Amino acid sequence: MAAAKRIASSLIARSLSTSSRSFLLRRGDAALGIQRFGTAAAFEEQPIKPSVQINHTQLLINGNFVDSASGKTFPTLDPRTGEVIAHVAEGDAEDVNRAVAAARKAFDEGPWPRMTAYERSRILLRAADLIEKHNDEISALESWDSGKPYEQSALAEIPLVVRLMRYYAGWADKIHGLVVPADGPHHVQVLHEPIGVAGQIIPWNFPLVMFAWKVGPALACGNAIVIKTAEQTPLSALYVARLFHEAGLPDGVLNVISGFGPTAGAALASHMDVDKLAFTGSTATGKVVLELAARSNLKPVTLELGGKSPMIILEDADIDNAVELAHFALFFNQGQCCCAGSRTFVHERIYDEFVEKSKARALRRVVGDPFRKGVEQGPQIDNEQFNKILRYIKLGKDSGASLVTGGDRLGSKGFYIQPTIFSDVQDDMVIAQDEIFGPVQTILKFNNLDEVIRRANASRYGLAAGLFTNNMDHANTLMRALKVGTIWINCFDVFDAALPFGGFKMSGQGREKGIDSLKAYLQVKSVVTALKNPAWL
Ligand SMILES: NC(=O)c1ccc[n+]([C@@H]2O[C@H](COP(=O)([O-])OP(=O)(O)OC[C@H]3O[C@@H](n4cnc5c(N)ncnc54)[C@H](O)[C@@H]3O)[C@@H](O)[C@H]2O)c1
Repeated sequence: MAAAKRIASSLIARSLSTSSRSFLLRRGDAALGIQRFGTAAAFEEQPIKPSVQINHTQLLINGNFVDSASGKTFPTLDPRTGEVIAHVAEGDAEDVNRAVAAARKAFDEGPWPRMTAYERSRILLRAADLIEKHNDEISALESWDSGKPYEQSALAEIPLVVRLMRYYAGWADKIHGLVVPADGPHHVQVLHEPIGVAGQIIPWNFPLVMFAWKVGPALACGNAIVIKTAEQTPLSALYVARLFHEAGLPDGVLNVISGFGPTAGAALASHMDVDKLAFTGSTATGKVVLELAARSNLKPVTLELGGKSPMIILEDADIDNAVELAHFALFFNQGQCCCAGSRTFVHERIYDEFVEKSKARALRRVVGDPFRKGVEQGPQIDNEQFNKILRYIKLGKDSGASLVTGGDRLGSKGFYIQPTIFSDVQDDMVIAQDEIFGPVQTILKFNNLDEVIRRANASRYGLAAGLFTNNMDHANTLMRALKVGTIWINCFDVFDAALPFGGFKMSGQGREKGIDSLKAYLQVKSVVTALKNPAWL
């Protein structure tokens, strides 16, 4: 367990630590009951039954679990098999109306924005404690619904959620405005007030982490919320939202709608009584919700969208460590990361060795049932993503890139895909431009710093980048030249609660986490009071 803990925290919260991550490679596979992709002769597994009960499948409106107004439900599926886990209430426009009305009332008349900031902080702290206490059940729901390894949920993602809630609990009583000096006889105050009812729409790749990034800062500022979860992963947010109520959150402050984008999501984005919209998802949908917000009441919108992030390996790199880091940067979470290092740029001097070693690492990748100990990669989220990834793999083959390893599905059941690598990838190939959102690494060759800066920036996206080098001068040049919202140097996927995260260009607008996220949930009000006498008598 200690070793598993080490690997999971290094996976997401720390910089590269090859020694901790490679513990999987030192243990006997048979003892762990695991299959490596490169050695799995037949990939057929009886799915392990998760040890959790599904208690919440209804919508959460005004503190109560309720059926959808239409009475409709939709199935949420197990990515390991494609079979139904549970039928979940399907919210649509009418349910969004009910939820927004509850949030409106909670904000306009309820105790939440009026209680002291310290009291709000204590409720968030209690919620964090409860999430921590129920880590096992929440992680089981998260992995069952999304297909991500249970160890990743339990040892990395749910702890990140807890940490983030505590971070924002710490902010609740430190949010304040300013008194500024005025030219005339005026007392000038700048007040920071909660923005009101926040509409939030989240994706399926990190269901609860995305929930936390949105709910934490909004609650710390005293807002009320209607959040729409992704249709692929509705379960964990319902469980956790109940814990917030157990922690003392007043009814109506946090409403959770399960349902589909064009119905429930669009209703939320275009609702006249929603004061702010926060969206995470694809760039294409980001454009849609921005338009809906503009056409309705011009609510301010923050957008966290897609990416095609460069992972740049300079020639001075220790190749073994670079291979491990680049592997992690792409394959983590089945390759379903907005910030995945999905364009691996490698200096030509070390290129061939890097490709060979990357292939060996991909062949050692442990793919299998996410509930099996030691598994690094589970199935993709659903049939649609599975087919989309296989289409991109075919496009890669057809476009003349060299298929180094993988290139097909794994097994005959569920949505497992072989860890796949293409080398000799050119910038104009579709696989080097589009977000594949799957376990497909594309390796490109470069010759010098100016060239790699130009090519790395030649993307419609600008979410993140990784660098691997010991040369400080080169690192300094690159960190300033790359047009991205986050740069990880000799590490990747470090998601500290205090770090603002967001994109340049078509990767989004605004930032989440850190202080920046608070700004998106506050209104700024200037108050000028005439003084009988000049200021500062
Ligand atoms: N930048 C980030 O922080 C970040 C984080 C995670 C994921 N992402 C991005 O999310 C994408 C993957 O997620 P996805 O496939 O769920 O994206 P998606 O855009 O299909 O869906 C995201 C959410 O939007 C909803 N939605 C869909 N159509 C809608 C509409 N017409 N109106 C309102 N809501 C609608 C969906 O139901 C879902 O809840 C990737 O592009 C990934 O890069 C970005």
